[in-house]
Amino acid sequence: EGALDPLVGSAAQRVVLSDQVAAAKWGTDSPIEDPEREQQVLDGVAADAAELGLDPEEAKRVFRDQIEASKLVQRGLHAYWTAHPDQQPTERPDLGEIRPELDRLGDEILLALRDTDELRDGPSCPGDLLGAYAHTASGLGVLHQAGLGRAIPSICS
Ligand SMILES: C=C(O[C@@H]1C=C(C(=O)O)C=C[C@H]1O)C(=O)O
Repeated sequence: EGALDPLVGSAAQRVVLSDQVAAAKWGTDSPIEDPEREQQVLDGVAADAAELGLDPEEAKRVFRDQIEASKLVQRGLHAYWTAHPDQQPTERPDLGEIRPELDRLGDEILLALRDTDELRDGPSCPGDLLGAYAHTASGLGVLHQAGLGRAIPSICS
């Protein structure tokens, strides 16, 4: 296992959990993009990053990408369900129960950022990142592969 595999693995779990977010919002008035919630996520990240000794701006950059990745997956699924009504979800998960899971994965991502702080600054980072992406994405479907690709560009600093 490469040094960036845990970080990329947690990012992949967050991408996959976006399916539940998409299902929670499907057929409701809740928009895919919720700027107020995004700001709460980023404020929390900045505070936790500072406590962990990470650069809060760098951590926020990484999480802006996690958020864009989640919206990419949600938009992809909503478009797919519009085009294929027989594939629409039949149950609606509760967003209030999914967001704490997103927060838990966010904590994992922050700890993994802390654990890889020096490596992410070094010359091996892009190669390690590509390796971690390849290992992790091989188990995912194409939409989640695209989401994970959107989640990782800020990881090397
Ligand atoms: C995941 C959600 O959808 C979007 C993505 C967010 C995220 O990735 O944290 C936050 C708010 C929304 O713009 C959500 O509403 O919780």
